[in-house]
Amino acid sequence: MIGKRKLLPSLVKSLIMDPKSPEFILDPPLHSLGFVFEELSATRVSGRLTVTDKCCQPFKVLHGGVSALIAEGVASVGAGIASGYKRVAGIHLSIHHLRPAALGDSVFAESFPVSAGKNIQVWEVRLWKTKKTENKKLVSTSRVTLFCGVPIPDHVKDAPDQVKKIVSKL
Ligand SMILES: CC(C)(COP(=O)(O)OP(=O)(O)OC[C@H]1O[C@@H](n2cnc3c(N)ncnc32)[C@H](O)[C@@H]1OP(=O)(O)O)[C@@H](O)C(=O)NCCC(=O)NCCSC(=O)c1cc(O)c2ccccc2c1O
Repeated sequence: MIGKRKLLPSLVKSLIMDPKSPEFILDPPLHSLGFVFEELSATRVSGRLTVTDKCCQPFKVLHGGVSALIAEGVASVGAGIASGYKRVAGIHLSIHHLRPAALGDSVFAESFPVSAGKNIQVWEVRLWKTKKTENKKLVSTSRVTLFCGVPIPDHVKDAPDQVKKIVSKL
């Protein structure tokens, strides 16, 4: 259907992704929304996003699914690092949406492991809205459970090395 619609210039622009950016390599859906990673380690992963139209639900607040996407993404990257660059797979995610983040707000995501076992990790992810004039306010809190050690098929066997390269540079 999209082929029959007239694409607006801003939408076309928003569909262009940079395949060389760390975000594209680590998490293309997050990259497409403008998310930028700040810290990447086995004990902490963080990043930022400006709430734009493409992140919003009809009432112009951050879509709950986008908050969950951020949680899944940052927890997965962190668990991958903490597992020694094994392939991880999220198996459960729970989220509480405590406050709306409005169009134009800046949101900051921070995450840390609650438990980092050999097979199962649990990560806490907090999303804050950060206004220069106000103290930061909690938008959502998530728990993500991940299984570490999923077999890696041949066609993506270089994925862990790509992640390692980005982590060593950041
Ligand atoms: C759900 C809550 C409003 C409940 O708040 P509660 O009464 O429990 O607590 P407080 O009164 O203390 O308020 C907490 C906090 O929220 C602020 N707030 C409350 N109401 C509003 C409001 N109308 N507008 C703006 N802000 C409000 C209040 O000021 C407090 O903040 P402080 O900074 O002052 O402390 C509240 O928990 C809440 O708003 N939670 C966030 C809900 C949310 O954003 N959910 C995710 C988006 S929803 C979604 O994804 C979605 C997707 C779709 O595709 C849709 C499609 C079609 C329709 C709807 C869709 C949709 O909603």
